[in-house]
Amino acid sequence: MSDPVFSRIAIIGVGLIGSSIARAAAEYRAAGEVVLYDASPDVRARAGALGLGTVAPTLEAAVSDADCVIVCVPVGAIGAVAAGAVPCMKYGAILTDVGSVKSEAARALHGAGDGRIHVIPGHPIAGTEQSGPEAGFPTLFRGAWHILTPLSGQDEAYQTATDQLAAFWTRLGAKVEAMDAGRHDRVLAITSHLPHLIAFNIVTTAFDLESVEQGEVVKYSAGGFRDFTRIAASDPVMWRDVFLNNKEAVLECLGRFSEDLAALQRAIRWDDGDTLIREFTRARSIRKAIIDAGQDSSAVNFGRNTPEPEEQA
Ligand SMILES: O=C(O)C(=O)C[C@]1(C(=O)O)C=C[C@@H](O)C=C1
Repeated sequence: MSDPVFSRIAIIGVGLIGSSIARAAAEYRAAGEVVLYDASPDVRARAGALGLGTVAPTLEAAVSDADCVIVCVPVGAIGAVAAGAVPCMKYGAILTDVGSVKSEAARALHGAGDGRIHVIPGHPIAGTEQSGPEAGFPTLFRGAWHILTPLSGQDEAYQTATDQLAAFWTRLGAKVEAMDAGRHDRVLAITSHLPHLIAFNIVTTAFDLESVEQGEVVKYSAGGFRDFTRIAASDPVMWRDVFLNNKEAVLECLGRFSEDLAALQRAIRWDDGDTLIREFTRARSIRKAIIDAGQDSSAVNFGRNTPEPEEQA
């Protein structure tokens, strides 16, 4: 088996993503040592009990010897964590994150940078509705995209650090691609953020409907609605921060979505079956394209049908 990509990584924030990175890094030998820190003493104790790595008592102790510090906290908390971590980090170490919004996360990370370390923001497009250190699993990133949003026009050392970070995520089984942060946020607004907003909304609407009893919603919850409730079970703090930090792109998509929804509403009202058939057929073909591209969730998020990371290299 190949040497670890990093001798030591520090994972700050031990939720679903942080604990999955810890498990995957150990399983696929992407890091020689994994050090973890979480602001919550309870989460630190649980991470220790799960054997995810060495649990540090403070943020400073966690990052001081790390070659790569991975900030796995909600987007709104990245700035404060980075500001605490950077002064204690080694010269030439990498500071990255896993935030679902990249422009604001990058601003927060770069704001804390001091020129001694390499700031390389990132986002694994993988997850489940579960939260907490117990929810993580090592195959989460297999076959999933990992988007890096490195700065352009940097020196050779920065490029080498970016390549090393890409090698780390490739070792965890991810497909790595570099992208401009603004573009990332516009794409994710429609592919991830808006779907979550719709899911949160449809579930609360169902529970507020006067004509249907709450017990009936639960009892007769059909496949379609059940799928929405899964997404709507996602972490409220994480998603509050996503929407408040990707406001412009989400509001733009929401405007388009509302217009298209109004067109469907109109077609139903006026018995315009042709419009319904046309739009539903178009939507169905997009679903087929996603499956053909190997992007359906059972293959992506749970590592099924994807080769072992070592085989990909
Ligand atoms: O599969 C899910 O449950 C997810 O919500 C994962 C999902 C997504 O929208 O696809 C959610 C947020 C992350 O930033 C990346 C991936």
